[in-house]
Amino acid sequence: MADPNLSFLALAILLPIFFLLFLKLIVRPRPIRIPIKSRHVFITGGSSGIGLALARQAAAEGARVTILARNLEKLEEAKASIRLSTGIDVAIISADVCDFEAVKEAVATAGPIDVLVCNQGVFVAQELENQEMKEIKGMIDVNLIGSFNLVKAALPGMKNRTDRKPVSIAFMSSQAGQVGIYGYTAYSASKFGLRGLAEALQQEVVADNIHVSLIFPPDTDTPGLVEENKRKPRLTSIIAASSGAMQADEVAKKALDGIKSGCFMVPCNLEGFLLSIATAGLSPQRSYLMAFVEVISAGLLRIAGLCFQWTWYGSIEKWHAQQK
Ligand SMILES: NC(=O)C1=CN([C@@H]2O[C@H](COP(=O)(O)OP(=O)(O)OC[C@H]3O[C@@H](n4cnc5c(N)ncnc54)[C@H](OP(=O)(O)O)[C@@H]3O)[C@@H](O)[C@H]2O)C=CC1
Ligand SMILES: CCCCCCCCCCCCCCCC(=O)[C@@H](N)CO
Repeated sequence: MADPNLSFLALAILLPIFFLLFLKLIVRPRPIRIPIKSRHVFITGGSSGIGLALARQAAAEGARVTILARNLEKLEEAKASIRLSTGIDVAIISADVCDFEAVKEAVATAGPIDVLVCNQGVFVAQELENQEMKEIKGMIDVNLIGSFNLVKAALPGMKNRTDRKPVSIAFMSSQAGQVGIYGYTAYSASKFGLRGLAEALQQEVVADNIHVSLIFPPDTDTPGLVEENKRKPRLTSIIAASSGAMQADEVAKKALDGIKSGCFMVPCNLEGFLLSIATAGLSPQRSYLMAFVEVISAGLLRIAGLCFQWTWYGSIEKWHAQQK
């Protein structure tokens, strides 16, 4: 008779291996690499913050870069600063993503796109009760509808490209697009919307060798954040501080690496990594190793999530008690 200890050991080793093999067999879509060297990377909101950092890094890696934003002066400044640090010229286009005709024209001018990064975004943190409908609609319009406009305008050209190489459509979400945060009703709704768009779109374009990425940064040091901080509810800052703050360059690096490796969900820091596993849901997963981690840690991370909610609701209670 076999030693029961040995059989147990064999089982403990074999089971995970079989499970990994099973996952390797079934994860879809299949893993992919998306080269950016000598390819056209089109970045909206590329005149400031994360978009500008992305444009600089993509240019430094040998991509042909176009940046789009509304303000022409800021675009010129961005172009000059990229030239100064890399010696490379990027193309600039002034357009409002909310204007579909203008977006179509911009895409036509820019030429066939290999990597579309919908990074433009506006954010004003405020309790829903105190926020004007104009501001709410503004966030949904720029962050969500603007991204629809971009995809609708760029997709025909991306599908009809002559080389069949893999191409990418990426959306700049936020950790506030993975979990609702006090003060971000409109902003979170706009960013959660991007997730629905991205998940459905990936199924629609996979046959065209088009790959979708969703990027989830925490608070990032950008001109936009400086502006946001001027009138942010105290509780928004307290809860958002659960995830560390990052530099635009660090976020851009994570984003670009995520896009190049075709990741669907792209976290940017450790908290973001945990958050992505905790909110994996039915999102596509190309990596069998990540799928393994997701399955194994699901229960534990739910407990961690509940603990975060416990501290957040604790802060909210405390804050209300102090207001009295
Ligand atoms: N900074 C942060 O803490 C975080 C940011 N994010 C997301 O990252 C993205 C970039 O943020 P960040 O770098 O901080 O933003 P910034 O405010 O620094 O820059 C925003 C960029 O978007 C452009 N933009 C804004 N509205 C429009 C529009 N209607 N049409 C075209 N372009 C537009 C701006 O140019 P112009 O005004 O000239 O049009 C600018 O280039 C956003 O989607 C944001 O939600 C996610 C998590 C954290
Ligand atoms: C189970 C494990 C959980 C891990 C920790 C979760 C921490 C969540 C913190 C969310 C922070 C949201 C910041 C949004 C930043 C942003 O988008 C604004 N600056 C506007 O641009």
